[in-house]
Amino acid sequence: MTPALQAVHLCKEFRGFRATNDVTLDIREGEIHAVIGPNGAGKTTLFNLLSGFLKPTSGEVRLFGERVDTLSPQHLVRRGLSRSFQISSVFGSMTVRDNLAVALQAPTALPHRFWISDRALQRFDPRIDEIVAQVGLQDVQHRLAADLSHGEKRGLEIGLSLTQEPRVLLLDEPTSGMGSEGIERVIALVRRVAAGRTVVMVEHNMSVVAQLADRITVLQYGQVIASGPYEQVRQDPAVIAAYLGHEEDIFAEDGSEADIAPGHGSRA
Ligand SMILES: Nc1ncnc2c1ncn2[C@@H]1O[C@H](COP(=O)(O)OP(=O)(O)OP(=O)(O)O)[C@@H](O)[C@H]1O
Repeated sequence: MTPALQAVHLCKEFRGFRATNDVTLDIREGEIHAVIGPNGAGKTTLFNLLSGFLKPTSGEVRLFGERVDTLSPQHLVRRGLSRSFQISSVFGSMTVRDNLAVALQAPTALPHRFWISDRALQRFDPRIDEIVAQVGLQDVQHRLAADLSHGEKRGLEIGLSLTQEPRVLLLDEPTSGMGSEGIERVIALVRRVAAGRTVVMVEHNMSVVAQLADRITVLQYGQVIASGPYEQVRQDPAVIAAYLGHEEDIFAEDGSEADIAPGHGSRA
């Protein structure tokens, strides 16, 4: 089967420095795929390349078999790939529902105005109901976004991405900055939104990765050093060496000390 998303010999240089170095990677349709690696390994750069925010120095990105690395992020959204950012794109002074309504009306013929009539926006109500349920925000759907908890806000950000009906959803550190309650909430949320679509996520919390990811790709110095299911990757000598000094914590059996962000030291 054609992979949902592919990197093919992907390279990105910044003034001669290869942040992404010959990355070849297949994301299978319908899977949750985690990209992990020590700080500075090139995860964000790879995400920027996959989502059209950076153009590769060489190599290709393919979405459902078609080359897309020449397309803008907006064009990629239209092809079915969306990215949810850590940085909030939420309007704090609007309710959860109104945030979703604005996002839903954006690609339609309705004029881009904040004084759109309630009647015009009502047509989005059924879809808003669905998204609110998917991201678990029923109880706070009439609350101002500014008053949401950290975890609820993350839910709304992912909900905003869902308004674009992505077939492939890229999540950038979905649990960052969260306590255990928020993390549990996001794990459940990612499971729900992954139903019927492909999810790729950068995630530092290994316990989250273990619970969610069907497969994992490990980056170091811009290169793929391992790829496969969690149990296989956690025993890979190259991966253990990449996280040297941290391995017991990173791949803790009970996930108790699994939140890691080790530095990678200097390049050999
Ligand atoms: N615009 C840029 N110009 C120059 N160097 C860059 C640029 N963006 C990233 N880099 C370098 O590329 C390398 C990979 O960075 P990147 O942010 O992709 O890593 P990362 O794995 O996401 O790190 P972290 O876990 O700390 O977020 C780093 O050495 C970084 O300094």
